[in-house]
This record gives sequence, structure tokens and C-alpha cells, in this order.
Amino acid sequence: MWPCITICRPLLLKLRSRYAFSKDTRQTLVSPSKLIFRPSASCTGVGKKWTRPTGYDTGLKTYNSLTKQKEPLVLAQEGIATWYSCGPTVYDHAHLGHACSYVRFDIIQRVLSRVFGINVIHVMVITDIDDKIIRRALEKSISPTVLARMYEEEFKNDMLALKVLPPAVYLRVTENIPQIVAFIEGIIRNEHAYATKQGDVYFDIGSIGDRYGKLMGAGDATGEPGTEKRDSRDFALWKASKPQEPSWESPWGKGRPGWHIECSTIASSVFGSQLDFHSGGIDLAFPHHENEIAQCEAYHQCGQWGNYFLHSGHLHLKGSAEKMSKSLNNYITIKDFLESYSANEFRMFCLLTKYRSAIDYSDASLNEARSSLATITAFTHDAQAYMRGQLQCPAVEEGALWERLAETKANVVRALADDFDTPRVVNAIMSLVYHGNRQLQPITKPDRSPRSPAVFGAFLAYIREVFEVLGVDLLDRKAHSVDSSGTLENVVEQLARFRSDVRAFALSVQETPPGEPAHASPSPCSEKLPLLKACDTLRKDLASMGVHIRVSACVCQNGEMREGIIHRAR
Ligand SMILES: Nc1ncnc2c1ncn2[C@@H]1O[C@H](COP(=O)(O)OP(=O)(O)OP(=O)(O)O)[C@@H](O)[C@H]1O
Ligand SMILES: [Zn+2]
Repeated sequence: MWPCITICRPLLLKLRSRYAFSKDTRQTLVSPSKLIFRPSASCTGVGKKWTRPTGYDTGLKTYNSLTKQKEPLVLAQEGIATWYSCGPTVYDHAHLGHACSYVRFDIIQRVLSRVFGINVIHVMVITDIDDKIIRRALEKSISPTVLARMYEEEFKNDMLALKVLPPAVYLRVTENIPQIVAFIEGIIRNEHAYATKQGDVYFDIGSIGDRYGKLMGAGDATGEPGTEKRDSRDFALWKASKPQEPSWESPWGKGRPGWHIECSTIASSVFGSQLDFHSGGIDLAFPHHENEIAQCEAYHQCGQWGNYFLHSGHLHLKGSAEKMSKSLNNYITIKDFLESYSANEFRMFCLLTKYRSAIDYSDASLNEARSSLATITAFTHDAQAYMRGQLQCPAVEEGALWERLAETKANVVRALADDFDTPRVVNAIMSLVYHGNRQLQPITKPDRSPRSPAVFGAFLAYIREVFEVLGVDLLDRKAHSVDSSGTLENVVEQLARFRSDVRAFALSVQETPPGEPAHASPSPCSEKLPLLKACDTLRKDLASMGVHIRVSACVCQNGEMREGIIHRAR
């Protein structure tokens, strides 16, 4: 339901004098459907220029598409971020372009809440009625509702598979039609929209003067021939329905909402006249977000409805200028992708670039993400082996490692506070891993040097925590082995142990019988050489499967040198 909030009179008078935008605020207050609006927080801004919001300065910086530069992030309420995002138009499978956009914003939301203690209230719309849905439903001879529900379900499952945290609520357009009609009525009353004889309603861009184009400029839209638009740039708020199309009753006759109005209405129905964040892929900046802004500010009679617009860069197939998209039919579905790669690997792929930049999809770029992840996982296994005493190393420069860890922690927070710079975070962690690895150089002969397991424990805990915050689960068994129960892991360990025993036997030198001359350098007898060769072949074969056996570990109580599995990765 629409929030029915009583308005305080003095506040209204203040608002009316404050916003030069107002034509007549009386009309916003009482609509025929008795919807009464009050800005939920101060709705800043008077002109076209962005105004730094009043409220709580988080100390973070975020790139704002409204100003095309990084701005201090100021939230209306301390510790709370209201966030609206445009969801998918559900007429086809979700693809890697969607995955990229939603994973990148999921990372930012996780960072806001888990690193900076900001409670993100995220609302997403599902566009379940639109021309493309109607067309596809006709092609498939099913109802648009059935088609939309099918792909909506699939989208939600795909997001779960990618470990994208669901929004607080998904809202469907078709379940918000009365609210949309009331919102359009409000804009008409405020004299920023008009109905035509044909039963369409258009936003009147001329009525807001040069305020149109706050985000991307005024654009160069040309008029559709035959329409009754006043200005070629005017866009539809309500479309009269054609026969056989789904439609709803309205004061202008049977029809359905235009695309942009759904987001303005739904965002306002949850958050009122002020919003901290609005997000979407860069293709949505114009005209979709531009028009959402015009509608909301016309409805709320407010100078700055959304304070921060975040746009993610597009995912392209490498070598293609076009973004991956349903309508271009050049997509890879999320499901197909997850047959070959893991959700962790996809997230790592996203972390390796800034969320605003375009990203090239190719096997090579995915393999780069896979190998970065494998390097980190290998380090965590080595560190564990060292902590268990299975990996013997020379004395570690412990003080330097503690210092490096503290430095990394500070760098990571600094990078995240600077427009959520995830590539810098990954770099910082890779450097930590590099320095950790440098100290974990296996020695084949145990010495009596002091050991420093605690610092490696601290490295491990921190690396896991950072990735867990970012949505990459380094402990995810499924991601590292096809067998989540751990049976395969145990079988591999047994196999390695058996190989080690065989090898030890093959290397053993027969005692020289008394009276016979001792060999200068004892070597295995020739009958045992095939055994050694087989052991070598097995080690190489296992390495190609990500199972590395290193000669370094002193795993036996009696101090006998043995090999150990140091790392098992995908
Ligand atoms: N290739 C892509 N890269 C990054 N983000 C994308 C990509 N494709 C879609 N998105 C984003 O996903 C969200 C949902 O998009 P939408 O459902 O319109 O997908 P689409 O494939 O572009 O559909 P269509 O081709 O019908 O426009 C939007 O925020 C959009 O910007
Ligand atoms: Zn939208």
C-alpha cells in the first residue's frame, strides 16, 4: 500500500518557499485517491546543479553520475542508506550482463554494511509488463503474466546462485498499478504532464525548463510520428492499450504504465520524496533515470530527489562493441556459465575491475580470475600446513609480517572508502599473499628455527574475512572440489600417502652385508627405478588437476622426511 502520511503544515509552508521548482504545492498534497505525501527527510537542492545533501557524512567518497565526479557520501540518516535499483525486464533468461551489474552492486552494498556499518535498505523493481514481454508471450502463446513469472523466478534463482543478497523486497510493476495511476495524476495536477485524446499521458518536458537533463543532458530524442506530443522529447507515463494487450482501468481509459514511471512510483512508495542511492547499468542513465528524476521531482515538488546515482559499466563479449543483451541475442546465460565456472570465480572476475568500468568477457579473463583465486587458496592451504607443522620453513620474519598485515588492513579500508575500489583491495591482498608466500619456503631438512604459526593464522583469518565480506567464500568446498562431502579430498590424501610410502620404499637403500665394500653414494637399486618413475608421473598428473605434492613436510613422529599434500585446488 501507498504510505499515507499526514503532513505537517509548517513544514509544507517551508518547503513551498524553499523549492523554486514548485508551481503549486497544494496539488501535491491531496489527490483524488487521498494520498498525502510528506518528504521523509530533507529533500535538498533547488536548481539543476547537484547539492551536497544534508545529513550524516560517512567519510566515504562515491562517484556520482549526477556530477560526474567523486563526491563525499552524505546520507540523510546516520547508519541508514536507502537504495533503489532497477530490476530486470523479465521476458528472457538472465545473462552475464545482469550478473555483472547485480554482483557489482551487491559487493558495494556488502561493503557499506559490513565494513562501514551502514544498514542498506534495498528495494528492486521487477518489470513484469512491457512491450517486449507482450511480444514474447505472443510468440510463445502464453500469457504475459506466466512468461514474466517464469523468468522472474529464474532471475531470482540465478542471483542466489551468484550469492547476490536479495533486496529487502522485490516489487512487481503489475502489483503497483493503482499507485502508478495516482502518481501520474499527481504529476498532471502539478502541471507537468498531460493526457491526449487517444488516452496516452505524456510528461511535459517544457514545463520543467532547463531542469530536464540533470543527469545526462537534454538528449536528442525525436518525436514518434502521429503522436499528440507537445514536444518531441516528451515521454509516455501511460500508454493506451491496443486490443488484446493487457490493460488496466485509469482516468484516461484502459492502458498500461510507461517504463520510467514504474520506478519513480515504486521508489517513492517505499522511500518517499528522498532517496540516497539509485543504481543500474550505464544504459539506464538515459533516458530511463533522467526521466525518473524529472517525474519524481515534478511529483514531489522537490529539487533533488535522488542524491547519488551509481551506474555500472557494461559487460561485453571480448571483441564486441555491443553490450551483452537479451534483445541483441548475444548472451551467455548465468546457468550455462555456472556449468564451467563457480560463483566465486565470477565474483573475483568482477572484483578485478572497478564497478564503473566496462568489462570484457572471455575465457582468458575468467581464467585470470580463476588463477588469482587459486593463488589465494593455495596460500591459505600452505599457511594451514605450516600451522599444522606439516610444512617446515626457515625462521620467519614475524615482525615484518605483522606490520604488513596492519598496513594491508588500512589500505583495504582506504580503497573501499574511495569509491569502492575493489581492484585495489585485490592488489593489497595479493601483495599480502606474496609476502606470506615468500616466508613459506619449504626446507627439506627440519632445523630448530623458531616457528611463527600465529601470524599465519592472522593472515588466514583476515584474508578469509575480506573475501567473505565481498561475497567470495574461500571455505566453499563446492567451489574447490566436485565432492562437497569431502570424500574425494580424503581419497586424494590416501592416494598421496600411498605414493609417499612407495616412494620411500623405492628410495630406501639396502644395508650393505658385512664384509662387502660400501657404495660411495648409495642409490636405489635398478629394480626399484620403475616405482620411482611411476611416483613422479602420478605427482605430475595430480598437479595438472590442482593437487600439489611437495617434498618438504615432516609429517612423521620419528622425524622421517615425508611428502605431504600442501594444496588441493580446482
Ligand atoms: N551487458 C550488460 N552489462 C552490464 N549490465 C547490464 C548488461 N545488460 C543489462 N544490464 C543491466 O541489467 C539490468 C537489467 O537489464 P535489462 O533487463 O534491461 O537487460 P537487457 O538484457 O539489457 O534487456 P534488453 O536487451 O531487453 O534491454 C539493468 O540495470 C541493465 O543496465
Ligand atoms: Zn528503473
